[in-house]
Amino acid sequence: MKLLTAAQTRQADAATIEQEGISSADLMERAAAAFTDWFCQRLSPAEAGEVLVVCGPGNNGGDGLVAARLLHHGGYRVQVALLPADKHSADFELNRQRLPAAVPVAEWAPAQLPAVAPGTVVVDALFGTGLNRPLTGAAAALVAHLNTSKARIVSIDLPSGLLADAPQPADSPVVQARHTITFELPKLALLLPQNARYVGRWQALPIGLSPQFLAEADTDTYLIDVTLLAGRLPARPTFSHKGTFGHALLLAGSRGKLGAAVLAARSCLHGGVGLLTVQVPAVGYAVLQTAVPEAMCLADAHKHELSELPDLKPYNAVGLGPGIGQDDATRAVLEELLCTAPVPLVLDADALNLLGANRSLLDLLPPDTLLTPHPKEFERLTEPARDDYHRLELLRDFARRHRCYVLLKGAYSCLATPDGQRYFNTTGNPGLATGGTGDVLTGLALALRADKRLSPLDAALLATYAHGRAADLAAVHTGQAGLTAGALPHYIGRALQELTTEEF
Ligand SMILES: NC(=O)C1=CN([C@@H]2O[C@H](COP(=O)(O)OP(=O)(O)OC[C@H]3O[C@@H](n4cnc5c(N)ncnc54)[C@H](O)[C@@H]3O)[C@@H](O)[C@H]2O)[C@@H](O)CC1
Ligand SMILES: Nc1ncnc2c1ncn2[C@@H]1O[C@H](COP(=O)(O)OP(=O)(O)O)[C@@H](O)[C@H]1O
Ligand SMILES: [K+]
Repeated sequence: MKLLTAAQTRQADAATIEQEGISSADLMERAAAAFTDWFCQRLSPAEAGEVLVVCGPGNNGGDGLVAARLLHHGGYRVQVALLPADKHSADFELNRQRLPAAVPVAEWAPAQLPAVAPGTVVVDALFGTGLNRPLTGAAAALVAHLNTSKARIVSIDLPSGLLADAPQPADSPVVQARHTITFELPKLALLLPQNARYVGRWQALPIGLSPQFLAEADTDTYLIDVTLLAGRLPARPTFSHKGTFGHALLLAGSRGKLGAAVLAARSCLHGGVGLLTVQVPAVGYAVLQTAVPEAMCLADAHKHELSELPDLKPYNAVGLGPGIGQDDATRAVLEELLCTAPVPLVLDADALNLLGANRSLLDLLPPDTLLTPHPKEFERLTEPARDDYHRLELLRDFARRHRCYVLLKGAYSCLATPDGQRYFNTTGNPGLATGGTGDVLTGLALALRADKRLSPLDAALLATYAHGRAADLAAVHTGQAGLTAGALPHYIGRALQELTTEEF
């Protein structure tokens, strides 16, 4: 699925209106009805109590007026507060007239803002994608007033004050919503950690925007979802053998961190690799042979750290990083790997920290290498980011400059590609915020990178999505708090199976 800018969202609205031969008010009715349906499913009139719909002067305010009418007809106790304004959009005016007389309406001037009773449900329809600068004046005062109340706030389309796809001054006023209900596709702002305190939980409701426009829209930013992944993971052929799916080499572990090697190895196997060889420091040999009997094991000459690279000829992909530490001997292994690697690479954890501490090695990165940093590791590779938008710029620049794939991990992990595209992941949950889950991702990415049938992009997209999906499947049984990295590999097979395409 594509992610659209605010400007493209407006074009999508216009294209839908034109192609369907409907009016803009009809589309507004559709959007507000989708919002109202969501609302009614969550809260009955008795549970909602007083519903205060706060409307701005544009079409976001128009959505609010339609929602107020529909909620009133649904038996909710509704009142409407209007932001004082000189000008209103045509669809705002139309829906102001359509509002039943029984719904109380008042202008809320900044000088005398009425108190909002605790527990009131506020529908925030002040501003949406039309916002083009930070809020000031009466709008800013109203937002601050709502935020200091103990109301439960639900925002339509965007928390008012938040720009859809650009940063804004840190202190500019933005509504702090519990829920944000947006239309058709999420906006970039909803995916960024710095906006979480405004957005709350978000959901995108379909409103039937023009499929033709969405298919043709020019974008470099995508969501990794089942639609995007359709057809990318071929089924395992009936007459396949272990050679069909590649032989992976995992270089992992150091004294005290052999668990990382075990987790990544198990995950690689559950990811469907044909053969797996794991090289660990000598101290880990018995551990690996016992914990992961399916893998072949090489004992490094060094007891506690990795210090040597085996012959790489047998392997279709090499993974380096989980639990390796940053010893000089291990840095030398990384350097030799970068200089000689005839095979695809997956680099994670301390392999990334070693790269960050030895920046000249970055010039040796073979094209199409996959790097999987979390934000701190990414900062060590680049520079401290001013904000999440700047970090995304750094990410895109880094992937372009080094011709590699970089997966910036977190909620909504973002994969940047050598040609400047960005893919945000939609799976996963906070249960993943626990030690070792990144090692599981490395193992899975290694398995898919070793599969010669997959392109570097497809391997990275599938690994990212399936890792999060495995966590979602696991959390059904374990709950989020009970999710451990060790449990995750058991769900990878099912996550991949869901994505597998049988050819017809
Ligand atoms: N037919 C359509 O175009 C549809 C639009 N929809 C709704 O319409 C919204 C977009 O509507 P609009 O484009 O009217 O924009 P908004 O309602 O988001 O903003 C309205 C007005 O605010 C003004 N404005 C911008 N920044 C401001 C600031 N900092 N302080 C004060 N005023 C400011 C703008 O000049 C604009 O006229 C979407 O977010 C969505 O909620 C939905 O109803 C779906 C259909
Ligand atoms: N709140 C969250 N929601 C979704 N995914 C998350 C969340 N927190 C962490 N993750 C995922 O969990 C993994 C953590 O990786 P990492 O930080 O390397 O952990 P570790 O080093 O302990 O293995 C990443 O894939 C990341 O995207
Ligand atoms: K809003």
